[in-house]
Amino acid sequence: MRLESGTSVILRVEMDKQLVTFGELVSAIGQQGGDIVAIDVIQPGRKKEIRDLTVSVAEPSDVETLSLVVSAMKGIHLLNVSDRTFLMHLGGKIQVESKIPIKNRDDLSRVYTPGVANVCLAIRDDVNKAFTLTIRRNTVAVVSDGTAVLGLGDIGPHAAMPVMEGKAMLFKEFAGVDAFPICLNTKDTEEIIAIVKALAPTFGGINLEDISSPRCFEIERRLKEELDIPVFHDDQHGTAVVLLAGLINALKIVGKSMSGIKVVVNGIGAAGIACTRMLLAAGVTEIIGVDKDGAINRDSFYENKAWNEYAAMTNPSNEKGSLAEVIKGADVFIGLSRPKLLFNEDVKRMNPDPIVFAMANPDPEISPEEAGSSVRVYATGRSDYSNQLNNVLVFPGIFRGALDARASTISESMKLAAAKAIASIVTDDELNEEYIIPSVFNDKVVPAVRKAVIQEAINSGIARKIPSDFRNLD
Ligand SMILES: NC(=O)c1ccc[n+]([C@@H]2O[C@H](COP(=O)([O-])OP(=O)(O)OC[C@H]3O[C@@H](n4cnc5c(N)ncnc54)[C@H](O)[C@@H]3O)[C@@H](O)[C@H]2O)c1
Ligand SMILES: O=C(O)C[C@H](O)C(=O)O
Ligand SMILES: [Mg+2]
Repeated sequence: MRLESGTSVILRVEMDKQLVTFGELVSAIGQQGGDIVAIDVIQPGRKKEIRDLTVSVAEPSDVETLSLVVSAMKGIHLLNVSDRTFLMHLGGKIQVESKIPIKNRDDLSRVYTPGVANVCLAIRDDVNKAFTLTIRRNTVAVVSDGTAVLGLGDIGPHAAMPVMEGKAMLFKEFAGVDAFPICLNTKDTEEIIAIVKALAPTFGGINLEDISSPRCFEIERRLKEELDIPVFHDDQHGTAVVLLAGLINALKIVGKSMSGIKVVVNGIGAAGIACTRMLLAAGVTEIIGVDKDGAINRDSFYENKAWNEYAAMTNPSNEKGSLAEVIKGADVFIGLSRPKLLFNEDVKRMNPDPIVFAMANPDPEISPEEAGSSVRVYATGRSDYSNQLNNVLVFPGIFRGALDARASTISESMKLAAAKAIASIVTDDELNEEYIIPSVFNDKVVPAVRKAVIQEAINSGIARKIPSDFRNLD
């Protein structure tokens, strides 16, 4: 199931050709489990030569052993070891570029003063023109406070930036949406609401990201109420959409129906609660939520208000106990918590043909090795295993559609339509245990999600503009 190795480093080595051959170096690296994927000659020479070797290894800890072995070789001087992932982050991953060159005074007087003033006045007189005459038409803010970054928890706004820059890249690469990362140095709900509201004139949409629960619910609810542009908490709704898409297809494989399954959701935070709501809307009736203290039930009182509401809408037989206890007889496990919380013996207590969606990032609740052959359909949020259930399949297309239709919000029916659109990309002929969800690189995904979202926005009167490809369609 694993598609590629976990870590890739570049070793810069100086070789004394009289003392060592390149073949000896390659074989020493191979013996340590390193896979050379690229070679660059940096400084050629008859006696000494400097080369960069890009090497993949299974685990980050293998890098140290590999470096020790290589530097101990006679005739080899290990000059530097650089992690390719860190190299990609040098200076950040995105930049702002002008669409028009400024080559002369005439250009200058149009893009800036005095010409720009007339454009400003046109927008002052009709604020809707901001959507045609500024970046607002195509720009989304990716806003985080760094409190629930992937499954890493509260790592703060500075440390959250690489993820938010990454999300901005995904918006651009997959859907042509210009997205800007904004990491806020506050955890205060009211302050976050006020800041995002004040930022709104610049943006056509707000993507909230990695804001921990339960604050994320109030922040999103208020912003949705108070802004007339789409506000979408990706970890809630992007995740719920991709999860439903994956489950629609996984259930076809095992021949079970939404109304007949028992689902255990582990991690009742932003993603866990939104996924549960989506599953209830899709017809699942038996859902048991588990968090740190076990199954969420109606005999307990929770300080987290969201959990009392959760208890009221789930767990029909009011089961109590740990994950290991309530997993018994479950058909589906959905992990939206932390790494390594589910074990092979738990999976063995599930009903036949268990479906396990271990979606914690970067490391899932159960690894494919641990799940082994006990699981019928296995999926994670990662890109290096098959069946990647990640909200990247959702937010680019959802915002592409919402921006193109100038939607005022993203509704439940738009999300449901998006889930069905993603699921339908995998045809019945293609569907199998290792392929329940299209790849992020499948170029049908964004157009299909966009189309479904626009159609739903038009049908429900949320669209404030009919995109040209939707005009005159009967
Ligand atoms: N694959 C995807 O597309 C995707 C999308 C969103 C979130 N996620 C992952 O889901 C996880 C949760 O994200 P979130 O945004 O909901 O964060 P969150 O902080 O809102 O929720 C996390 C929840 O997990 C609970 N938890 C912690 N330890 C636990 C344990 N031992 N047992 C049970 N529950 C435990 C927390 O109490 C909290 O309620 C993260 O790992 C994140 O990477 C994946
Ligand atoms: O960022 C991701 O890869 C998915 C999700 O938004 C998460 O927080 O884990
Ligand atoms: Mg996230």
